[in-house]
Amino acid sequence: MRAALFVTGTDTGIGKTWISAGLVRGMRQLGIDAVGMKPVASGCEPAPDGWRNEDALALLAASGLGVADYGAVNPVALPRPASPHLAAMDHGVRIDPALLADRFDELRARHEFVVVEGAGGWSVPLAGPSPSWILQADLVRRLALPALLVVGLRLGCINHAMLSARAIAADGVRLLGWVGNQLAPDDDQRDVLATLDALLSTPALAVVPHGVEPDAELASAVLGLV
Ligand SMILES: Nc1ncnc2c1ncn2[C@@H]1O[C@H](COP(=O)(O)OP(=O)(O)OP(=O)(O)O)[C@@H](O)[C@H]1O
Ligand SMILES: C[C@H](N)[C@H](N)CCCCCC(=O)O
Ligand SMILES: [Mg+2]
Repeated sequence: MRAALFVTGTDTGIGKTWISAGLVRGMRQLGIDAVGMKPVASGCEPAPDGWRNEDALALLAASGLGVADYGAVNPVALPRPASPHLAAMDHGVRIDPALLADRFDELRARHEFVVVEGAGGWSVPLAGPSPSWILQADLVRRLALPALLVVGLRLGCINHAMLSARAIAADGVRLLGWVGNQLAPDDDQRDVLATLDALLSTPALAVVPHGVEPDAELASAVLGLV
């Protein structure tokens, strides 16, 4: 198999890395050579070999790759923890979707499955305003990826999930389904989950409890849809 998907979420800090890294590990447990990719990381620390982002490092570890492959997993690493277009401007660069697409193609050529983690939520800008805006959705379309929506189960997530699902559809991207991610321990969200199930037109692929890593079961469910 040679496939890929884009992991987006209802917001920043709601578990995209938790789910993406778990998916990569789950697929690898199933014998698939899966790797993670964080095309654009804003919020990096300096290291001897360049800027390093903790999401990218988590994906690198889940993928069984070493530091030599850091740049393949995270081609654009920006210091400021901000919207990518602002972090890039601060750093004196403009994010180039063509470069990201080349890096993605290289990774996909070398591995069976690429789990691509987005930055922030769905409608984040990558570049702009001048000479034009480039949104994350433009990159997802260019890479022809289906999306998986991580819903961070906290107050406000019903609205965020509905808006995200609508925006993904309006942007012409196929939404495979969504994953509920329990951000807080001992938080009974059954009625919220039932509401999401009723309102979202795509299937719930899993509900990941707090402290539990997604595993081969979620990986199988996702693989059945791509
Ligand atoms: N199911 C979970 N159980 C325990 N901790 C979790 C779970 N999901 C997420 N977390 C923790 O919540 C925090 C935010 O999660 P994560 O970094 O995956 O969010 P994100 O959506 O990837 O954020 P960003 O927008 O910065 O990429 C992290 O500290 C992570 O370890
Ligand atoms: C810094 C953070 N952890 C993410 N990498 C980027 C989040 C961008 C959010 C932009 C926004 O929607 O306002
Ligand atoms: Mg992340």
